[in-house]
Amino acid sequence: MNMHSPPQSGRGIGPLPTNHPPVRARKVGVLLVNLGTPDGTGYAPMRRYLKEFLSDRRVIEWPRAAWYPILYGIVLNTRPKKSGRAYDLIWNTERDESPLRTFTRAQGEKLAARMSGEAEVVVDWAMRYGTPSIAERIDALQDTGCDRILIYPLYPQYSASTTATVNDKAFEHLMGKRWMPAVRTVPAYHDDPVYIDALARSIEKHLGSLDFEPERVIASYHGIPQSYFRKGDPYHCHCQKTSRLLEERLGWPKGRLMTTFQSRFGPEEWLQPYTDKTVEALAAQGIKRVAALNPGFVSDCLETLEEIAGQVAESFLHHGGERFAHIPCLNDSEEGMDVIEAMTRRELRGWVG
Ligand SMILES: C=CC1=C(C)c2cc3[nH]c(cc4nc(cc5[nH]c(cc1n2)c(C)c5CCC(=O)O)C(CCC(=O)O)=C4C)c(C)c3C=C
Ligand SMILES: [Fe+2]
Ligand SMILES: [Fe+2]
Repeated sequence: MNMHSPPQSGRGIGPLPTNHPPVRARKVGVLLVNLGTPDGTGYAPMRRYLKEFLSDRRVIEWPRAAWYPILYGIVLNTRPKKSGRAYDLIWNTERDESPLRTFTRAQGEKLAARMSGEAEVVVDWAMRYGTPSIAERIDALQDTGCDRILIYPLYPQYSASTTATVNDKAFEHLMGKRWMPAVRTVPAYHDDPVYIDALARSIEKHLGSLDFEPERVIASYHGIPQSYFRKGDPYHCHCQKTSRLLEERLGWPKGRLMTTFQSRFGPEEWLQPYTDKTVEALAAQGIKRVAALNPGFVSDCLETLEEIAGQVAESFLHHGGERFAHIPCLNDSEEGMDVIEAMTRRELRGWVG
C-alpha cells in the first residue's frame, strides 16, 4: 500500500506532508546469490573478476602482507589470460555470458513463476563477485517495496568461503541504510530430503540415458584448504553427509559412489581425496567406465564443465579409461527447481501465506 494515495484522513492520521519520504507496498524479496563470473573472457574483465574474488578474506585467509604481493605480482598477471582461455571453451556465445550466469538467471525466472501465487513475493538474483551485484539487487528489491528479504546463497553445503561471504556482503551493504529490511538467510541444506531426492532422481535419469554402465560414480565437490577445515569450517562434514545420504537413497552397494574434492588453488593441502588423482588411480586399477557429478554446485560452471567434463574426462581416457560421463548439475531442471522452491518456501514461513 502506498501511504500517499489515498491520503490516510479516514484513520485520523491526516494526509502525509508533501515532503514525507515515499513509503511503498510491503513486499517480500527473495535474492538468489551465486558465486560470480567474469563479464567477458578478455584480459580486462577476467582480471577485474579475479581481483574482486581473490581479494576476499573469506576466500584467501592468508595475511594480506603475504598474499597481496603474490596476488598483484603473479596471479593477476598470469591467471586472467589462462582462465580466459578456459572460459572461452564453455562460454554461452548466444547470450555472451558464462553458463553460471545463464543458469542463475533461469533459476531466478523459474522460481518467480513457481512463487507467482504469492502476490507479495518478488524474486531476484545476484552474484557475490561481478554483476549484477548483491548491493544493486538489494536496492532494487527495496525500490519495489520489499521490507523483508530472504538472502539465498546458492550453496547446499556451508563454507565460510561461499555461504558466509554472501551474507557478509549483503549485511555490509545494509550497514549503510537508515531503514534496513528484515533479513533472513537460507541455511545449508546438504542433508535436506528434497535435495537428496532431487540429486538421486537426476542421477537415475542421466545414468538411464547412457549407453554404458559406470563401474564407479564420483561425487566431486569443490575443495577448500585443509587449514580452513581444521579451523572449524563444517564444509567437509556437509559434503560427506550429502554423499552418505545420496548413497542410501540410491540403494547402491558401498564403494560405487565415491566422494572427492576438486579445483585446488595455491600451494596448500586441500581436502582429499583429489578428484583428478582419484580418476587417474581408477584408470590405473583397470576401471574402464566412470560417471561424475558435482552435488555442491547448484549450476554448471567453469569448474564442472571445463574441469570435470573437460580436463578430468580427458585425463581418465588418457590413463586407460574408456568411457566417462558428466552428469549435469541440477541447474534449472525440474529437480533443481523443486529444491530451490522447497528451500524458499520453508524459509519464508511466517512471512508469506
Ligand atoms: C582459496 C581459493 C578458493 C576457495 C577456498 C574456493 C572455494 C569454493 N569455490 C566454490 C565454487 C566456485 N569456484 C569457482 C571458481 C574458482 N574458485 C577459486 C578459488 C577458490 N574457491 C578460483 C581461483 C576460481 C576461478 C577459476 C579461474 O577463473 O581460473 C567457480 C566457477 C565460477 C564460474 O564462473 O564458472 C565456482 C562455482 C565453492 C563451492 C567453494 C567452497 C566450498
Ligand atoms: Fe572456487
Ligand atoms: Fe578449476
